[in-house]
Amino acid sequence: MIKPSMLRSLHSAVSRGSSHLARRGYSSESTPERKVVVLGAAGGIGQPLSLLMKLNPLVSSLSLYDIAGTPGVAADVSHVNTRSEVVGYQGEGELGKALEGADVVIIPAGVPRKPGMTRDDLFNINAGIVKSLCTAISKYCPKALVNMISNPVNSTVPIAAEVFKKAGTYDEKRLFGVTTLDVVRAKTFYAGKAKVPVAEVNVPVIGGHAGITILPLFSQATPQANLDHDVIVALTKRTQDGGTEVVEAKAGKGSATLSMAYAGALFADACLKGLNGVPDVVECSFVQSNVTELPFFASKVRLGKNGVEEVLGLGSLSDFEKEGLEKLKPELLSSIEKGIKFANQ
Ligand SMILES: NC(=O)c1ccc[n+]([C@@H]2O[C@H](COP(=O)([O-])OP(=O)(O)OC[C@H]3O[C@@H](n4cnc5c(N)ncnc54)[C@H](O)[C@@H]3O)[C@@H](O)[C@H]2O)c1
Ligand SMILES: O=C(O)C[C@H](O)C(=O)O
Repeated sequence: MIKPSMLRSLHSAVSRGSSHLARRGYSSESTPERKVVVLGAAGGIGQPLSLLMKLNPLVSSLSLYDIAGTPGVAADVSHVNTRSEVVGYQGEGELGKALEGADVVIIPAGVPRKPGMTRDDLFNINAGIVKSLCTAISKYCPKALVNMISNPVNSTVPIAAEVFKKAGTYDEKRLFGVTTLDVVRAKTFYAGKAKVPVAEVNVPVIGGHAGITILPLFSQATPQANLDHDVIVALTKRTQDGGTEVVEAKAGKGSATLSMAYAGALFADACLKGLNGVPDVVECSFVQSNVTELPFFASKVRLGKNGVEEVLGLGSLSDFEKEGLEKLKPELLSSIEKGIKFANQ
């Protein structure tokens, strides 16, 4: 049963968002108009993500698109008494209208894993979905920031880049693979072992978003804690296998949806803050990069009015992390190349 105290906390979370804006020199009335589109809005991630974006006072227009089910999701979410206007769009015929004028497009469209599958096993279905959605983005909102959630992210981001290049609309500053869930997990797991308040924890996660390509840098974690090497090894493995932990626990009913919706909402909020000129917005993301020899790589990124303002370096790594970095490169490169090849077929 929902208690009045729960509703009061949710309402105060939304109000805290508004007072945070006020501290930054905005009022929700003077905050710029921002249209956010969710592609795959009726799915396991799409629905809670749509709700979280409806709670974000930086959003003025929320466009919810899916191949089916969006009228119901949009009607439901639209009753929440926050700033944004919500419109649902269903089926390919409405995709253009859904995308027009978008500032940020979030893509959680596609199939999730079942136990025993790798993220790469999703390639055959999701690559085509991402390719067609990105073709529409290049036509209807080529300037939007694209937040790619659909797996395998290590390949879907390169696919998106190739589609945009072919359409002549590619801007590397505007394309992001969402790896925030890896950071969210690393923070949670580290706080538990280090016995520090989770809200104060920061842990960069670099590389990509699959298995060993996910490399949390616990040597840079703050607040610092003197954890034994075997604890760091176990924390690293748990972060790398976090998605599988959820897939197995859901036992055939999909992969992370709620924690992913939270992570996706955090990352989209960071993009919106960057667009609005809020200084020093830094998040990890899988972007076009020259911090290593790989063409795409996740690392800390400073967000600004045009998307990526600066791809930050990796900082100093422990020997264990240096080893992890070298090990991940061949797998990450092969996933990137697979995406590029698919897009150019
Ligand atoms: N990046 C990450 O950290 C992360 C985390 C969790 C899940 N994921 C990935 O996100 C994706 C979605 O997961 P989910 O659990 O929400 O799956 P889901 O099956 O519950 O939802 C996917 C939604 O996409 C929709 N869809 C399919 N084709 C579409 C198209 N052409 N256009 C628009 N919508 C379309 C479906 O109708 C469905 O509503 C999966 O690929 C999953 O692996 C990524
Ligand atoms: O693990 C998955 O398949 C989904 C997602 O990439 C995750 O990290 O939870």
